[in-house]
Amino acid sequence: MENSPVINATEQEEREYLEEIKEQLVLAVRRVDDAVRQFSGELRQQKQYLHEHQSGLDDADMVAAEQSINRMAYTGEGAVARKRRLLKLVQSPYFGRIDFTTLNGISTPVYIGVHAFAGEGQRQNLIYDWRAPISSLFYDFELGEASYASPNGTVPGRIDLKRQYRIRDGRMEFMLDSDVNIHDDVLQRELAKSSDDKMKNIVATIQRDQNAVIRNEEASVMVIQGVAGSGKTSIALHRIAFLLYRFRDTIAAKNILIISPNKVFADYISNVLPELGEEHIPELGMEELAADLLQGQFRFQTFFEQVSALLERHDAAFIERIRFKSSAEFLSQLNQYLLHVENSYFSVADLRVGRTVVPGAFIQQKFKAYHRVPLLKRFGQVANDVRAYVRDKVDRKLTGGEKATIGEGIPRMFRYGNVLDFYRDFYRWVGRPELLKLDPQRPLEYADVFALIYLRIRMEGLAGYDHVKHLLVDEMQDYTPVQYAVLSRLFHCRKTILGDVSQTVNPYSASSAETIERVFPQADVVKLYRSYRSTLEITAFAQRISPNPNIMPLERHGPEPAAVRYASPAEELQALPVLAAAFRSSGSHSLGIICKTQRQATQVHDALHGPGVYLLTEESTAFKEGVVITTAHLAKGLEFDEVLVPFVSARNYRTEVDKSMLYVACTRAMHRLTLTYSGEPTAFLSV
Ligand SMILES: Nc1ncnc2c1ncn2[C@@H]1O[C@H](COP(=O)(O)OP(=O)(O)OP(=O)(O)O)[C@@H](O)[C@H]1O
Repeated sequence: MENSPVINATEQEEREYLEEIKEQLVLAVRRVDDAVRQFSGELRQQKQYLHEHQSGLDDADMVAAEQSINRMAYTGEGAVARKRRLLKLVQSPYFGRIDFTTLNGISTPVYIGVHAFAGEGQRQNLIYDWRAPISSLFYDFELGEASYASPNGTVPGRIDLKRQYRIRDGRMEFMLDSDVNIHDDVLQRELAKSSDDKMKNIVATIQRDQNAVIRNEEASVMVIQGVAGSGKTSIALHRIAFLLYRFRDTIAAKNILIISPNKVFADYISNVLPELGEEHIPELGMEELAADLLQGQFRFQTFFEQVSALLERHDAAFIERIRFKSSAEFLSQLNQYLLHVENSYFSVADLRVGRTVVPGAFIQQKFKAYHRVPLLKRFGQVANDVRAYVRDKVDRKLTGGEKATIGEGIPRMFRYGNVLDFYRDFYRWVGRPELLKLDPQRPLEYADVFALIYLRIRMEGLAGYDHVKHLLVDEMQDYTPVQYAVLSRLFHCRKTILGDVSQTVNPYSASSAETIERVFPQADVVKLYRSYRSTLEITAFAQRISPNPNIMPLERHGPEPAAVRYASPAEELQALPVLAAAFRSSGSHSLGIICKTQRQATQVHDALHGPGVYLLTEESTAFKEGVVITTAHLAKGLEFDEVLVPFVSARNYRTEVDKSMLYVACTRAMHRLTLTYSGEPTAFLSV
């Protein structure tokens, strides 16, 4: 292969090139503006015409005119979206470049940005979308031999130059040629920055193993089990952006659904896809899904309430109920029970309708014939057949009374008529009636909610969510096998499921990748051990609470985490404003004060409240910068420049649930971590 002269070799040339590109982008914005102006003018004229000639137009004319207006509005919307993308590019047109020479010697510099851009009348892209096939070279290879998968097959070649840029507000802050070490320098700079009130995109520094997950097109179920701060959520969102690009003809933003743990988290991640030029993605909490599926027939405890109850008091029977209902065995017992119901609960007898006797054998045969129909839905169909049978015998239409005899007689042959009765019966059948606590005065326990929904789906059937073409489940460790079985029956689409079993807020109901694999045996499981969020010191500290020998923290240093002792709880509370003031003068953006319980969070809030101090509760809907007081449960998935964990005394952090909370709290810190206590420190901190 011959070496062709390098285009824009020097920094000076790159700066001039950047100006050229910006000019072309500005020109493109102007063209869109002209087009939009023209559209809106035409749209106005059309509407006016329609208004003035309404009476003289026939139906066909009206439909045609409306269609034409819709088409124009649609094109107009497209233009507005294009303008938005162009304006983003003017600020930061690209972040990377590779010069790739194919085997036949054709060499092109490939500039990579968040969107593609082709100048007026040019066939070649001036900027390639980071999701384009050729852009994968940037993430997957260093200098030297390389290849990428194009729609026409693998394209081999050589990378002669790989360059990274940081361009903000249209200005180049730096450019770097990388020869050996992939992105490390730029990655370090990115990670050392202050946190934001919203999660940001990581397109410029996606790592190779992350890229493989993002671009995986084959997996029907992808399970990502990654340590705290390994970029699971970021990757999952970039994966969605990739799939929206790759399958743009068949999947739109409205066809994706994110199951998220709470509204604050949903708000926190809400910017990533719009930043990548995609629309906002629908999001739903598990409880909202449950309410929808139970059609408002039951009041039920939320997951947050279940965890709060576990934190407030140790109730062995409550724990036992949760543990049982969170096991894979529970799901298989429910399945066995359903078989048992099918085989043993239909006591068929001859049915007398007036003078006609319908033989039990006939009814039984029909009941079996509809084995594909959910149990409780079969009666209607069997009753229809029985009516036809009787009609044939008597050779006339049936009276209302006869119809009613059949309609009521068939279901009566079945042991129970509603799902709750079966659910109660299940516990008797497994010989553990004490594991169901149904009290009409109290909401249904959270551990029962999805089990009941599962039975309902199996016995009554439910319409699936067929418009959803990709389901994303975050914090997978918090959902049980029964919940996954429900998701699997509701959503027939591809799925990305991610989480970290070490970050469960309820160790009695945690699911690991292996548990989830039992429900989705076809799943591709990826494990990520590199951790990006926290400094080495913070990661090492958190490892003392919950060790994972496989974790690989990124080499980034900061102050050693401190556990500060106070003489009394009152003194500890008084110290918090001082610690908060130190944060304010540090230049950091966010301080998370992460407590074990909501009650403690409220107590801290009372001691600290003032401007820039926010209390997050289960009802909160937005994440804010500043001093945020919350619980570990609600802080899951979030991150802060600095984290303060108060009350880490031996009395406050004792149980397995407490330990999980402490681990989650500490792993939220990016740059600095401080803990405070009075009395004895918790044993979870001892080395
Ligand atoms: N390739 C990357 N380049 C830059 N930053 C990254 C990269 N990967 C992850 N990060 C950063 O690491 C932090 C953690 O990412 P993220 O929240 O997605 O991880 P997570 O695995 O979901 O964490 P957790 O389970 O602890 O909530 C974020 O600040 C994210 O921007």
